[in-house]
Amino acid sequence: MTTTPEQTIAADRTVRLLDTTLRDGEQAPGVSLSPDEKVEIARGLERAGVAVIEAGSACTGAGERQAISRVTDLDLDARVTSFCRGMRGDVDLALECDVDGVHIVVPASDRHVEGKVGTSREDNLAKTADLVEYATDHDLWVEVIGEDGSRADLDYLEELMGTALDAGADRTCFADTVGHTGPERTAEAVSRLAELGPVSAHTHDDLGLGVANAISAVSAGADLVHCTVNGLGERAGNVALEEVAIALAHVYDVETAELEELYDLAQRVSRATGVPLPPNKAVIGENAFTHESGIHTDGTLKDDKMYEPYAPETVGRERRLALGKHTGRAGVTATLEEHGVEADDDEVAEIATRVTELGDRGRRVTDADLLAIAEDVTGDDRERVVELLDLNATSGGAVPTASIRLAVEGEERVASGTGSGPVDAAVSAVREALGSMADAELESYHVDAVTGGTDAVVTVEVTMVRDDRSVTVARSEADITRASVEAMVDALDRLLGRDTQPLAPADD
Ligand SMILES: CC(=O)SCCNC(=O)CCNC(=O)[C@H](O)C(C)(C)COP(=O)(O)OP(=O)(O)OC[C@H]1O[C@@H](n2cnc3c(N)ncnc32)[C@H](O)[C@@H]1OP(=O)(O)O
Repeated sequence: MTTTPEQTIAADRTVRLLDTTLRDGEQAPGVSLSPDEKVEIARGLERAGVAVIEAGSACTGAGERQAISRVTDLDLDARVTSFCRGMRGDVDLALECDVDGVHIVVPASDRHVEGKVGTSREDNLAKTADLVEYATDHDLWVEVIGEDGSRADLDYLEELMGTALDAGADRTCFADTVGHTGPERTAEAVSRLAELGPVSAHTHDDLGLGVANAISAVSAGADLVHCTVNGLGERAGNVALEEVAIALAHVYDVETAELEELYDLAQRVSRATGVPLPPNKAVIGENAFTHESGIHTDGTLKDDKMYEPYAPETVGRERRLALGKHTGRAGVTATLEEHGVEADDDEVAEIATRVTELGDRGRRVTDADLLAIAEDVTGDDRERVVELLDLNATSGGAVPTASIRLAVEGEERVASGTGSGPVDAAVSAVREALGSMADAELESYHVDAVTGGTDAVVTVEVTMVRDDRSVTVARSEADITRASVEAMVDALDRLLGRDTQPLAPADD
């Protein structure tokens, strides 16, 4: 915690999160979640301790209502809600899903009142009061969101939200629907609404101000922050749950979520939505706790707080050292130690120079690259444990099959396998040939097309883990199956190479 005296959010403030990944997050173009995926994400959100889960928009259709009902059936501690437009029919559809509450979204700016919904300010007030009464009469928890609130006349927004509270709404929400405003106007609007009753904040990231506006809203009195996992959402996205949670915890000492659940949640949402985690994003990005440059690596090895604002374990992650153009001797020494390789000071300096040279050529430097360089520099010629001799894979028939020939400690082994595709089939053949020697977890598998056309060279990068030791290998080939198998076999070779116990035979 880094609080300074002028800060406006006291550590004893109660602030909760409303997650709308299943509603606003799903509105991101191309994203559609099945009922099972919504259930899995809702469970993750519950573990992360969010107060409200907006499970969808019941008005969207029967499939969406089924998905929302599956979430309400979970009987979570979190309140489960549905989005509703300003119409009774939408509230009725939400009631069909047995939700705990609704977000009634009513137009707030003149653009939305007149241009979109085609009504007048007066009519909008009357309709809002009627809808809130209708929803509360049905025992629903009600939040009224003034859509496009940041572009609304603030006097009218205040009148509209006051009307909603007078009619019985539990809370109102200031919505920067198009991510148009900044912290000052957010604070002004929220502080006016907070005078009327409990108020939430709904911010978007079109200007990259999503977190700043959410924090500003909290400092002005908001006690519920709308957000989505990984910042998914319309256009540039909603404010990211993980960013709000860590910012409030780290800067203000205000706890809103089980922080150690955040990375797991991010990965689940990424898998379900097919939206990859950007490498450079706070909390969730691959690079968030990875150090490559020599000065940072050296500093981090001396004191792990040197170049990190908080420990990666806080958000369920681990620190990683990477190799590349900017690597220095400290990083090389640490990585070699991890792999049990000894080198003297001169050798380490030479290895570091060659790693930098490899990086200069635009290459990402993997563990396997480092180990090969180290062998060359130290003259430690290692016998390979496993080597790929031959590979045949077919995907034309009903069942993709592959056969493989490996040299294992000098002996030839042949095996075949089937799988969901040629890569999967070839990997099962490798596992078949190696038996328990292949007992290593495939931690990650990435494919990148190096060139753009159908004749592209692909680079496959795998990370495999055995007995707490991990090795990353990259292989580039025109054939994706060959690149995958070579990378995997090389990784296993590296992992097995350091095993001290005798290698087990294939049929063990
Ligand atoms: C800021 C936000 O995130 S808003 C939420 C966006 N979410 C969604 O759009 C949910 C997914 N949407 C849908 O499934 C569909 O759009 C539906 C089922 C809601 C409506 O479908 P349709 O009836 O075909 O209408 P369509 O999508 O073309 O237009 C939206 C209608 O909602 C009306 N509407 C929009 N906002 C509101 C509001 N706050 N209150 C009342 N009516 C509204 C529009 O005026 C328009 O009505 P009109 O056709 O009478 O002009």
